[in-house]
Amino acid sequence: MATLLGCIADDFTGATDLAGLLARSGVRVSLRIGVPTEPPRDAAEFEVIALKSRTAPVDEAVGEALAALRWLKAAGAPRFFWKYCSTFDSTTEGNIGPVAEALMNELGVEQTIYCPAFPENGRSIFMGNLFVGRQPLAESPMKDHPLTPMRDSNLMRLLEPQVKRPVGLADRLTVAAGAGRLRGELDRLRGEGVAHVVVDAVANSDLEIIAEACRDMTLLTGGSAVAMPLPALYLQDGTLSRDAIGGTRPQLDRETVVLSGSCSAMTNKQVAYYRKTGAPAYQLDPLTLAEEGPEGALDWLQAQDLSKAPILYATAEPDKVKASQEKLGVAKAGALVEEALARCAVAARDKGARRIIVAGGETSGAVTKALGVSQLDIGAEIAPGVPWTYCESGGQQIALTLKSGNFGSETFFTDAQGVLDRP
Ligand SMILES: Nc1ncnc2c1ncn2[C@@H]1O[C@H](COP(=O)(O)OP(=O)(O)OP(=O)(O)O)[C@@H](O)[C@H]1O
Ligand SMILES: O=C(O)[C@@H](O)C(=O)CO
Repeated sequence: MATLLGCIADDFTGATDLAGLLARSGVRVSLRIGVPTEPPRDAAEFEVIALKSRTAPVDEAVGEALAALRWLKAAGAPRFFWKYCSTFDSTTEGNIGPVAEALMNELGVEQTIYCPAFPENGRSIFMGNLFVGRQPLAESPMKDHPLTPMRDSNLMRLLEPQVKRPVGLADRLTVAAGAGRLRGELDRLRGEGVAHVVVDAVANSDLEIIAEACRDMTLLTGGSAVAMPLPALYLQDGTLSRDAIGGTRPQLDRETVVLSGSCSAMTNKQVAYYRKTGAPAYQLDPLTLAEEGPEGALDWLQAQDLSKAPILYATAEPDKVKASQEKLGVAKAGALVEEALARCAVAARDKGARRIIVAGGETSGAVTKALGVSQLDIGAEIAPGVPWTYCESGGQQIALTLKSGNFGSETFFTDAQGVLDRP
């Protein structure tokens, strides 16, 4: 069967987030790391291409997204989804708007929507303003993000400098009035020349209305959650056959390693909780890595019993992160950690680990690259937006989960193992 929905995500954990929510409906979802070099063969009904373009120069991000679009078109996709972060991570230049506008131009589309809401993870939009839990985006911890500090909560104001065509809003009152009313409002705005429409959503029921109203748009954009209702809509009207139901679930050995390079508040809690469970733990420190390299971590890993699911983590509180960044520079500190964790991933796989749990988007990029992973099949969901995936690495089938920094609850690392242990 040809692809029904072709998705492009601006980072790796965001891509697994989207793929996981689409797979909730039971349909097969395939995730490609980067634009495949080969033309599509055996493409799935739902294809997600993971880029690493969130903070890339605008031209590079646009070029990669257009290459992904062409591959997805060749796979037969009639409709497309541009996935960015539920906290709208971007700079004044981009890359959310420029990529959306380039995709619109290439597809000859006059209008698209913007809906990063993800109510299950506390992201909601009201009157065009994005909230993280109870805080406006610009008052949330996202205001201090090292690469994309979000200092405005208003999505129209954030988007306007990024695009050439007019920006508008379909507010919650319209959405709450149902799919017909929302469709009417989008038509009205199109008549006024509004190409980019931010759409409010505070609950999953709003997302269902939005998906129903916009399911026939050639290009949709948003966080993962607004795409979640699409497979059910396609199944209902026969666009998607029931044969598409049924994901992969290979039985793999239980040897596990946990690799954490995220320093988010939630990952700090998750690492602290996991250490308290008695799991063997090794802390990587960028300053030590700069002086001695990753050998200490690799030696420690070699001595571990992987059936005890040891953790190697660089996760640290903000003051500690800042201290090493001041000494080494932000990029160097990050690169040292990413490289060390990537080497640990390969060493763990070679030692027999068949379940690899990774925390952090950049960290996930480094680990998947080192493992030589190019395609992932989506399995069971561990937490909203974090599924297990299955892939091949070094001639072995492995299960891999890539957790966004802020996702999952405190018990995530044990939850992840529990999901695979379930009969
Ligand atoms: N102790 C540390 N000191 C300095 N930098 C660190 C330290 N630990 C990790 N890092 C770096 O911080 C960055 C964390 O980014 P990463 O994207 O992996 O996590 P995140 O931002 O929490 O996740 P997400 O992008 O999914 O929200 C990585 O580049 C990592 O190498
Ligand atoms: O939408 C989100 O919050 C995540 O999928 C993400 O993009 C993490 O980088």
